This record gives sequence, structure tokens and C-alpha cells, in this order.
Amino acid sequence: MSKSVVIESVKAREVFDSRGNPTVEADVVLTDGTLGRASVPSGASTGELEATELRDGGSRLLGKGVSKAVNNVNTEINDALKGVSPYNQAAIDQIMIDLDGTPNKARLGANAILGVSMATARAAALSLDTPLYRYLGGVNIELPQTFHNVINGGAHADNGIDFQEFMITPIKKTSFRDGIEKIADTYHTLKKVLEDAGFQTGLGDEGGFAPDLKNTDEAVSMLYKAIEQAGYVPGEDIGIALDAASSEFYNEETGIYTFEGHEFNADQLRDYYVNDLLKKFPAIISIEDPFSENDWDNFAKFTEEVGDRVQLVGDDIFVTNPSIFRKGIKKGVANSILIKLNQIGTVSESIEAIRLAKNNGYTTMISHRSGETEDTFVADFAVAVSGGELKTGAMARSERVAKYNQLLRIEEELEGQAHVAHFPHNVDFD
Ligand SMILES: O=C(O)[C@@H](CO)OP(=O)(O)O
Ligand SMILES: [Mg+2]
Repeated sequence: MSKSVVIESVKAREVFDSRGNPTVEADVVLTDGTLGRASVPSGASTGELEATELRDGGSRLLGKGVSKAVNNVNTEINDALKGVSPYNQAAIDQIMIDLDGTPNKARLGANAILGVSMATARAAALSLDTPLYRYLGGVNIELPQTFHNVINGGAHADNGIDFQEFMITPIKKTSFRDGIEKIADTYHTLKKVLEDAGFQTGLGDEGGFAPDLKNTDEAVSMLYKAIEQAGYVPGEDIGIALDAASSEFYNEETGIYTFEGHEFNADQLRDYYVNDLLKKFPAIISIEDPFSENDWDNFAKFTEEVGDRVQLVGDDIFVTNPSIFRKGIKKGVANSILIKLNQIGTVSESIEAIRLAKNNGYTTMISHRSGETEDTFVADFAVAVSGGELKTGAMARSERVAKYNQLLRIEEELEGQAHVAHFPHNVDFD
């Protein structure tokens, strides 16, 4: 590491994400000439307490411009980081957190700060001629088990399904590639299963199909059919995971969850999960946001009841925020946390949330956003932090597949030395 190398300049521009909305792309240039570049994703079903994504006026872009965030990078952040070493990620992130001065990055924008945070890590790795996953992770790294959202509902599709994500994951695999191939197989088979049943197979935001199925039961049944027709055993070879994203259909005033024609209170919803869904479909190994971000007590109660046999992931409720997550751990909410870099806004704080999870027996699922770019940062990040699990969409749409292709390259680069995570069985199948 050359001590004399420092940041020469930081610059951002407005580019577009996979939904055609503007987003921030940041460039960090070092004095040795290295350029690190990164772009920021964006969610549709966002948690209320996520760090602020700064958006502005501009009638042409429906008020979704990011020119203020871009300007903040080009002026204040550039001034603050010029001359600073790129090799201390925590210090870089802290400078931006202090410069912003708000608890949720509302002044400079989490999109401005995260773009620079990621681009700095990439520049540092490049200047040391080290792969990004190795720079961030050292030698203690692991390829993740992937979770693929193959039926899209909720805020990600214009169909009648209220649960947001229906994912498949390769439990049994001899390598990362083997797992991905099984998923691709099942994905193609699912298309045929849906077509045979007379459904449309247009895609939702995350590359999964968006058929007009009537409910969760029917969607999971389709997954069972696809897994079996592809020659695999549901729950053994391929597991199923859901993101209910229930904050989207929860009424805080009445405490009622309205979905698929039901009007359930928390007890009825719990009964539905335990005595209907999980009984009927034992291949379901993980449920994300089963209760709302504003329904902590019931989320905790549910964790107590089924947390020993199913992974319960907190997304909207923790928003990758270490201090909110700490409260959740104390209350016994969930047994897993979703990690989205732009929910908190820096690489270092995301790593802190992961450390907190590991120290408290929570699993971690690293995640893309429903609005993505071609940037593959999250793939390297998942390997670096040995995140165990990664969800980044179906095996379609280039902005999703780019991440899986990057993981295939990483596996090849590690020449068979790469360990691949296994969930839920903590054993190796190879
Ligand atoms: O809820 C989620 O887990 C995510 C990612 O799949 O969706 P969004 O980016 O729209 O918040
Ligand atoms: Mg979610």
C-alpha cells in the first residue's frame, strides 16, 4: 500500500437505474491515477426509517432527479475527501457522516454518500491490484447461497399478488455454479409451468415472472411444481423463501393486515403462517417481514413461536441500521437481518450491522434493491463479509444476472478454494 496515494478528486453524475429513474454514479480518482466507480440502487417498498435518498424537482424526471445529491458530491464531499487516504474505509465514511451532520443523511443524501463510499472501496482495491471482495474481506471469505425472486408481486408487479417476493434457493449444491445452474433450470421450468396453466409470463422489477395468480398459496404451488418438474425435491434440493413485505398491507391504526381478500389481525396472520402456509409447504425455509415495521411485538412473538424452524428476516423493521437493529435484538425480533447498503448509506455501517448480527446469532441476507444498475458491488460485498445469503433477483434481466455472473467469475478466480454457504443445513454436501 503506497502511503503517498490519496484521493485526488470525487465526482458524480446522474445515470439511470433499471426502472428508468435517475440515480447517482460516483467516481473517485486517486493520485496514482486509479479510477473507482460505483452506482447506487433504489427501492420501491422502502422502510420508513431508511436513510434519506435525496431527490429533487426537475419536471422532466417526474421529481425523481438526483441533481442535488450529485452536486453535493461534486462540491462539499469532494472538498472534504481531497487529500485523504482511500485505504481507511471507516475513516472515509465517518468524514462523510460528520459532514452531513444529520442522523439519517438527509442533508447530503444517502445516495450521494453511498456512491462515494462504494467508489472509494473500489478505487482502493484497484490501486492495490486486489479484487474488491479480497480487499474488503481478506482471506476469510465465502461465496453466498443465493435467493432468487422468481415470482414478483406486491410493489414490484402489477398483478393481484400481495406478498412481494417468492424466491427459490439452492440448498444442495456441489459448487456455486452447480447451485446457479439448478436455479436457472427451475426458472425455465417455472415459465413452462405458468404457460401450461394459462398465465402470462411477463417479468416484474426483479426479473421474476409477474403472473396474475390469485394468492400466495397458488404462487407457492407453482414453485413446487416447477422444482419437481425440473427434477428436484422441494425443501431438499431447492428451498423456498418469501418476502411478505407486510408493511405494505398493514394499517397501523387498526392493526389489520389486508391481503388476498383477508382482513387479519396479528393473531390471525400468525395462525395463517403457522397452521396454513408453513404446514402445507414445508419447503418454505425463510420468511422476510412477516409482520410490519410498526408491529414489533407481534414480530417478536412470531419469532418466539417459529424462529427455531424457519428463518425470519427483518428488512423494513431494521433498515440495516445498527442502532435500530440493537433494539430488535433485545426485543427478540427476527433471527436474521436483510442488509441493503443504501438503507444505511455507507459500506462501514453495513459491515457494522453484519458484525452485530453475527455476534448475536442472527443470519444475514445481503440484498440488492428492486431498482438496480449494472454495478456488481453487492456480489463482491457478499463474498467479502461472508454474508451467507444473497438475494439479487431472478436469472433474467441483466442488472440482476450481472451479479450472479460476477460470483461465477469469483468462484473461478478462487480455483476451487471457495467455500459456498449452506442454509439451512450447516453442513457441506460436497
Ligand atoms: O423489499 C425488499 O426486500 C427489496 C429488495 O428485493 O425491495 P425494494 O428494493 O423495493 O425495497
Ligand atoms: Mg424486503
